Amino acid sequence: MTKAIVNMEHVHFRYGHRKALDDIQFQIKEGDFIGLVGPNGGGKTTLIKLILGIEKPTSGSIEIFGQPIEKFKQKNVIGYVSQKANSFNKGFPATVYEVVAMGLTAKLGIMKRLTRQDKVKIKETVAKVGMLDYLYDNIGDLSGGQQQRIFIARALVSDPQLLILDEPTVGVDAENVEKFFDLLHELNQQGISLLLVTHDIGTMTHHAQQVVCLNKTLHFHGNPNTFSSLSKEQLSEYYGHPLNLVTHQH
Ligand SMILES: Nc1ncnc2c1ncn2[C@@H]1O[C@H](COP(=O)(O)OP(=O)(O)OP(=O)(O)O)[C@@H](O)[C@H]1O
Repeated sequence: MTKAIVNMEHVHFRYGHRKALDDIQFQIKEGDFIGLVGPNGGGKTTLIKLILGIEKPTSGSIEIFGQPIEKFKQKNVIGYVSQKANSFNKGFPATVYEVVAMGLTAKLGIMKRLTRQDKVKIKETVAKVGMLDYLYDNIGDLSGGQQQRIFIARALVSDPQLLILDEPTVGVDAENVEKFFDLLHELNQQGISLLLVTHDIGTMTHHAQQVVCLNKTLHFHGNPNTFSSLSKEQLSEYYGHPLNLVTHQH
């Protein structure tokens, strides 16, 4: 049986009096490629914060690889690329190599020196995302799409089994969005599970294996084709407002 990387049971979460997540039952299994959609304020970022252990559920339980999240210490198992990653300050004085190295120092501790093996690993990971020609370029000089690849490399360098990406294609042009999804498919083929938050339902239903629709409660978790064929009324009910779904032709 495929192992669950993340298992949420009856998870509730509140910010003060504001209910953000209501009775979530959710699993991410090895090899999954899940697209997470839902309206603004629907709780997507909150769900990610819970999986990363940044917030604790108000009630309910979360297990990572079968262990309660509070006891799970292997932080490198889950890699995260945030929404803000591709709006990097142009003047930030770090090379691609240094930014990716940060992914290892976060795991090893800032005082630990990188070994020769670590240095090889950094280069291999930059090559994996197709950016080896830019290894010693300043991160601020790269395009938004290129920076996004470097932040993925930073998350990948410590060998995560699950990669969470929050709105990774915002500001990336259509051609590069396709290349970006090619990269995600390659990573998924190599056994990395993916949880991708996006507002672009059309692109996501084309690429992900499963769709999860969250608006406080989990309204849908299933096949992208089934999600695409939901009626406008049904989708609007999930979103809590009228929704015009633009599907992409491929
Ligand atoms: N730090 C916070 N303090 C109080 N309320 C918060 C906080 N963060 C989020 N919320 C509220 O929790 C709810 C869920 O927010 P969340 O950011 O998880 O939604 P989201 O689905 O990621 O939204 P978006 O698609 O706009 O990024 C919203 O009502 C939001 O206003």
